[in-house]
Amino acid sequence: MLRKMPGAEVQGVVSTTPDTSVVFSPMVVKTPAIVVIVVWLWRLVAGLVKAVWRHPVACVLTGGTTTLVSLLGWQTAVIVWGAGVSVVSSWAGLWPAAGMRWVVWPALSWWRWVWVYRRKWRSVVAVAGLGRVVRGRGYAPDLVRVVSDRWVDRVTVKMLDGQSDEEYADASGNLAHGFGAAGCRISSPKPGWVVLTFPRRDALAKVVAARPYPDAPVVTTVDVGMGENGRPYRLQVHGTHVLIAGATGSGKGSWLWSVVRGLLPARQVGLVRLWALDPKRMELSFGRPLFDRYAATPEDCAEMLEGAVKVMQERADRYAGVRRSHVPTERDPFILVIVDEVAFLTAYQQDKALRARIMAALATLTTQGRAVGVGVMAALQDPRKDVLSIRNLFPDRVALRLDEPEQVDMVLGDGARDRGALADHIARDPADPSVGAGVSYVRLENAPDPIRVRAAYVSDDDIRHMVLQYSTVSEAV
Ligand SMILES: Nc1ncnc2c1ncn2[C@@H]1O[C@H](COP(=O)(O)OP(=O)(O)OP(=O)(O)O)[C@@H](O)[C@H]1O
Repeated sequence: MLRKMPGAEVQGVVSTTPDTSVVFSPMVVKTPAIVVIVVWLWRLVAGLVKAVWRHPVACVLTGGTTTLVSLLGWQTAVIVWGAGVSVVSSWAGLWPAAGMRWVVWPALSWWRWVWVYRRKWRSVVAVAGLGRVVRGRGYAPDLVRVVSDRWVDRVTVKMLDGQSDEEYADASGNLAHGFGAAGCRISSPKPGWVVLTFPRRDALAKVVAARPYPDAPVVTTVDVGMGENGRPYRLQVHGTHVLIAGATGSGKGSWLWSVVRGLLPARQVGLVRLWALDPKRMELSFGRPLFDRYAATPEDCAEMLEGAVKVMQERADRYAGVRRSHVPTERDPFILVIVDEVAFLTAYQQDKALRARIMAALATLTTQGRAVGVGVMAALQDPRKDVLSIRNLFPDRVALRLDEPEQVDMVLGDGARDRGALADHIARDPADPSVGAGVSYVRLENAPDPIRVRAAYVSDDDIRHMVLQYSTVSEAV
């Protein structure tokens, strides 16, 4: 059999039959020097074109400086550079936001590309098992782009043909350690590509204060805290259902209250109704006047949920054949049913008949409610299936600190932990409850890659202020 193999060592390769009576040695075909030269020249030109395409600014600066030095001498080059740096720094000083955007972050991205990622790329991906050797030749995924901001590096990678993003998810720990980052999250924006997100500094290390009330009534999305990029994070509440899971003290309350806070102006003008189910009586009762309906006993909770189902069915009857989605109006406001510790009403409920009524109403609301403007936002500590069998009916899910790694995928869906949603690693400090509280991974229906967010802390004083400012009870639905 004729087999092509590169390398001079092939000459020494022999293989034998088990009794060594027959010895095979490969045939070596010598490649003419001209072919080798042409191939290397081609690679050089292709590499140069690629470098100019990917790093135009760096190439222009390097090329310009080299030309200046060779034509006018290094002294002139130093003067031109000095003048250029002063002009750019004065401009960046006058317009800092533009300076950061157009100078500082691109320069940092380039530096991180050169110093951290390009320098170590081949060795790290090889050790992480993401490189391949095919017919004696090594292949590595293509490091295409690095974009850095104050908090994270986003590394865009063209995968090798035939690779899947799951392989990168499995190797996320190796990549994080390899590039000296605290973690690595994987997302795949399009087939054949992955984006590796390496946090450099934690934007979410500090407590996020309660968000300001919206200037105008908003119903669809609510500013609930801060994203990993240091920007406000808006959670969609209308047209979906949200499940919030976290161990005790993880800060579930901060999600519930941040949503309530963001919806208060809309509630005041009659576009939103807040219905609260508070079986623990420890959380939502504190802001009782902010809710249009409030229930604490299991019987009242069952009745309220069935009431929400009735509203939902009445709207469905009216909308049938007329419209396909809900637009909040004073007549048909968006109803958000907020359930704190839903397991009290489901798994831990002793009365079987009551439990069945509650489960049936919750299942009906979560399967049919969103199109007619009835949403459910439920919080719970224990995400196991026997505790909340309908957890998959919540399109959007939030995992705060969880006790066990398996719980992450139970809340966020399969593969979420491999993709970097390390909710079981969120910091905690028994001496300081604010450490790690509110820090969460969010997985949305329309964006399956988990994102890291910290919910704003709505303190007791904030809730008192909300009650003072917004407790005018409007006509309940
Ligand atoms: N977003 C946050 N930022 C900082 N600290 C927070 C945040 N949320 C909560 N905390 C702190 O953590 C404590 C516990 O929060 P919270 O009661 O909301 O947790 P929980 O998940 O609802 O717990 P449980 O299930 O036991 O009720 C709060 O008293 C507060 O000190």
